[in-house]
Amino acid sequence: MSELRVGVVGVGVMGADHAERLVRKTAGARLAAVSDADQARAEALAAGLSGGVRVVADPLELIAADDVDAVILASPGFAHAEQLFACLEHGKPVLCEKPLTMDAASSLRVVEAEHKLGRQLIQVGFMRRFDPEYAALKQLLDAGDLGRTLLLHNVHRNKTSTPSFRSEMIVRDSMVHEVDVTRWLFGEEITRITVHTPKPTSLVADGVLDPQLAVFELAGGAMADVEVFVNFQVGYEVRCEAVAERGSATIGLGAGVFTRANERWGGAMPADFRVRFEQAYDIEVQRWVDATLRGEIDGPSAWDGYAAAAVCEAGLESLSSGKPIDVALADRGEVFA
Ligand SMILES: NC(=O)c1ccc[n+]([C@@H]2O[C@H](COP(=O)([O-])OP(=O)(O)OC[C@H]3O[C@@H](n4cnc5c(N)ncnc54)[C@H](O)[C@@H]3O)[C@@H](O)[C@H]2O)c1
Ligand SMILES: O[C@H]1[C@H](O)[C@@H](O)[C@H](O)[C@@H](O)[C@H]1O
Repeated sequence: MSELRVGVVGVGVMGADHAERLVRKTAGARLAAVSDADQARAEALAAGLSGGVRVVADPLELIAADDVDAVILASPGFAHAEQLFACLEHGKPVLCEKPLTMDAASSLRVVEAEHKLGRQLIQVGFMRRFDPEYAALKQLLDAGDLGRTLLLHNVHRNKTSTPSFRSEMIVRDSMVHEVDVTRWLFGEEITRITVHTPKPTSLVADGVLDPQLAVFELAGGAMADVEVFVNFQVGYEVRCEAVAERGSATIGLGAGVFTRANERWGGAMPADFRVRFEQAYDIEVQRWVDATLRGEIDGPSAWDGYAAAAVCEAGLESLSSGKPIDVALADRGEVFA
């Protein structure tokens, strides 16, 4: 196979971005078909893209189609489980946007179904692993010159969120990125999570607990904290500082020019994740296409999606009880036995 024919399911904000990426920037791939619960949206997107993109009304029909070799799932999280099982059933490699599924039990069923199949078909859209700044931070920490990493401080701010973005989504849809980068940077599982809810901003609906402050405890004893604030008003900001025995390293201080003058410093801020992580999404999709053409996966696996779901599920329990909650993770050795 020299060209990967990709179908995109869900063409809202993220799916439309990926569809355009496939058409304009990705080598070795062709956007073959799109599908969305809102068919008019899929048709409008296809009409604006060159190359005869087919619109398929039923997402499950797109996944089964003979002219689709691989799938990008950018439907909402609640639709992922059924669509992932369909991808496994039809043997289609899939890049599934986070979250893998809505809870740990259904994510584990996905991991088990893929394992039963005997080959890895699922990659999860934890794109920060492909961001050059995060990759450089990982390389620096792994090199060991700073000694052992002890702490990670994370800040994750969105300019605004939609009115439907409830407290639970701040954990499951936003904080899940810090869950993944923390597991990845340390190379360890998160064993306990506490989600604190400070005074909420008055700029969202009553009852929405925004911002949130979480503490993750890792298997080896290190800790990470994260502030997630999805209605920050100012712009999109993702920062991460790793504190090690002999130094610290910070990423996300701002793309582009930072000025320091007259006792002030500053620069521009991106409006949202598509701008801040454009390079990461480009690299993620290109590496997914290249690996899929080789019959491999080259990124966060279904297990990574499941582990993140298990932490977020404990996080939701902590969000409602205010107490630290131990993460119940299946025994990896037993699952893959
Ligand atoms: N990696 C990232 O940084 C990032 C950024 C944004 C969104 N996401 C993820 O991408 C996914 C989509 O998010 P979004 O912001 O684009 O949402 P969105 O609401 O803008 O788009 C979702 C689209 O899916 C369609 N849809 C709804 N149910 C469907 C179904 N059953 N089958 C097919 N399509 C269906 C909707 O009509 C809509 O067009 C989510 O999983 C989200 O968490 C990831
Ligand atoms: O779905 C989006 C996406 O995952 C972004 O990367 C994150 O910053 C947002 O908080 C979330 O709502």
